Amino acid sequence: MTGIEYDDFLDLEYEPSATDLVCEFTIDPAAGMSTEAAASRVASESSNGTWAALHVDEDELTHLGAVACEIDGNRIAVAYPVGLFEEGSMAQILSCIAGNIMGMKAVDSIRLEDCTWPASIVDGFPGPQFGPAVATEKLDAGDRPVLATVPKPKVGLSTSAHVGVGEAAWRGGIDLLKDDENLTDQAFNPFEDRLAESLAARDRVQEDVGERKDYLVNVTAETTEMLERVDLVAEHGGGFVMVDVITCGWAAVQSVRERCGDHGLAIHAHRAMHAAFDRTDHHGVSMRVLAQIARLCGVDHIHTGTAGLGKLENEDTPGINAWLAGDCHGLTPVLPVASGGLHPGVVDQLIDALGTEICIQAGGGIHGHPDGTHAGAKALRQSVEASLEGVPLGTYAEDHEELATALEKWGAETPR
Ligand SMILES: O=C(O)[C@H](O)COP(=O)(O)O
Ligand SMILES: [Mg+2]
Repeated sequence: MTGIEYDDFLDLEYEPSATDLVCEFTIDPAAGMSTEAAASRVASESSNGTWAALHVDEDELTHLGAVACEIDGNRIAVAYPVGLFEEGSMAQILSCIAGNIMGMKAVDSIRLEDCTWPASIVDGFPGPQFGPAVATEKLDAGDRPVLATVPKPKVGLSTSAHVGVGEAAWRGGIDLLKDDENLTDQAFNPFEDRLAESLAARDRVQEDVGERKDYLVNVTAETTEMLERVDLVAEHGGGFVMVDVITCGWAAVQSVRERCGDHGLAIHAHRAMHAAFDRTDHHGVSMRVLAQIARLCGVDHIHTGTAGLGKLENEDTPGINAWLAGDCHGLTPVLPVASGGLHPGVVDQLIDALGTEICIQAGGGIHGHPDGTHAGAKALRQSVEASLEGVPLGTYAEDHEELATALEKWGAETPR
């Protein structure tokens, strides 16, 4: 017989092996509990331990205990042996590293901050098909940021009105029409009608303007239904789907990725509900980790915030984007999407903060232009051109009237 107790899960001398998954947490131990005691409970509950000491037949046991191997103030590192995990199942990984421990009494709060993913786990996941290469493989954006827009109001527009907004935006210089996160298949704008009419409009615009355009249609639904919608996108000749990855769940995202792989469709990941996990700095799961998970599961784009220049709270956008662009055992990078309260007057600051390998998405910042969507789209494209040429927006606006009107309306203000 062998014993399993909390002490078995703490070893500050332990050096993680190359195959371990190492997770960093910020923890706030419960009153009267040392950080060491809380850390060992985190490692125990998230791997193979429980609250009681156990006695198990050694011959019947594979040793899969995690090790709390580093403590630095309230920041701890836990190393998980790869055998703990089922290959290619993000749901199972999260049931370990972000499961019961999120609610255990041994900690008043706990936040999963960062993961170092070993090849032994990454190899079980497909990663993205295209990532930033959508700019040239599916669109004609070249080296500039990819530009997207979401019609507003976010729901309620009829199919023809929604398509009309998209057409005006494409003609004004936007690459991608995007559905909003809560537009799926409602009576006022049914999925299949919207899909067919939008892609027909896309084809007309492409023909007229000589630039490839596409449509991020929101396929989010129950998984079987979602896969049928993915098939419909392929049948109608679309190049992308959009998925609300947090609300529909990672197992569903994995299914969508597989089906999109069959069709060569890129996946635009909207992160609605992420803030339920990442908004506070002491509890939950960081956006950094959510973005890592999204890359492993294989999305091509994901919203990562606006470096403080938009309407939503967000954590370290440049740091997350750098991770999405960096090496991860050969996975294709992900194109980060800056979205939420952006308008032409902040594009120069946005590109300064995040570089050009991004997608810039503006809804209100295009359709709220005093001269309408077409002018708003032109203004956004002009602000990108000015920023890439290193010309101050005000100077560029002297002979670009749409940009001038946008600057008059919004200046360089960040909305709230
Ligand atoms: O889905 C999104 O990204 C938001 O709806 C962005 O809209 P906004 O540009 O109007 O803030
Ligand atoms: Mg939205």
